[in-house]
Amino acid sequence: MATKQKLLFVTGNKNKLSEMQDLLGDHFQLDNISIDLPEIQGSSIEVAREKCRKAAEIAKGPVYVEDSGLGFGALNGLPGPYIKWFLDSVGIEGLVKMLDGYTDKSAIASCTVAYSAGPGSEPIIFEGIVKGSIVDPLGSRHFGWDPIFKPDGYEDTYASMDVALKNTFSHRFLAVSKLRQYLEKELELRKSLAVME
Ligand SMILES: O=P(O)(O)OP(=O)(O)OP(=O)(O)OC[C@H]1O[C@@H](n2cnc3c(O)ncnc32)[C@H](O)[C@@H]1O
Ligand SMILES: [Mg+2]
Repeated sequence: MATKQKLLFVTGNKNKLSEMQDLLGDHFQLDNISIDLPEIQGSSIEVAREKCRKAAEIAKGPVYVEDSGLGFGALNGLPGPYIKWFLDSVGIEGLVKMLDGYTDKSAIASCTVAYSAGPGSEPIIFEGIVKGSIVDPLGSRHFGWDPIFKPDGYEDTYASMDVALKNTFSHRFLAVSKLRQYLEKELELRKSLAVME
């Protein structure tokens, strides 16, 4: 059997790691450094890019990170990349209450993956978004805001559906599919260059 390409994912979030394992484990041997990297203030892309630069320096080699967000239509996309701090301070019930005065309950779940070939190598960005709405909590509470995000086209929240189903269309699936495509092309290129040498 061919050995799997190694891929280093830096995250302090075990739920992300578990989903990544399901999304990439077939072709890649996913290694993990568990650090809660410092996060700057900025757009999801800026946050992910900076996390990735830092992660590549720490790992001294190829690495990827991701930053996830949940933005409310009624609040022009906020909290977005700051959702973690809102979740930590007001909880999922508090997030639902934030939209009490609004009829617009729309929300966008985003995953911004950043990959760097190593220290000093500019991170490449891959994004995935899923449109949905904010609803009363439904389902298991083990992963972040999953219980209150109902993706468009589904009757369930992320938390009340099987994770195997979430992984077929989620914001993370969409971003990771682009990373996978990129890495597979890069591998092909390296193989063809090796033949030419
Ligand atoms: O170390 P990192 O990778 O940064 O892990 P983190 O937990 O700090 O993650 P983020 O900075 O990306 O913050 C995103 C927040 O949203 C939560 N989250 C991320 N992906 C999610 C998903 O698919 N479903 C529900 N909640 C999610 C996560 O638990 C955080 O509270
Ligand atoms: Mg974080």
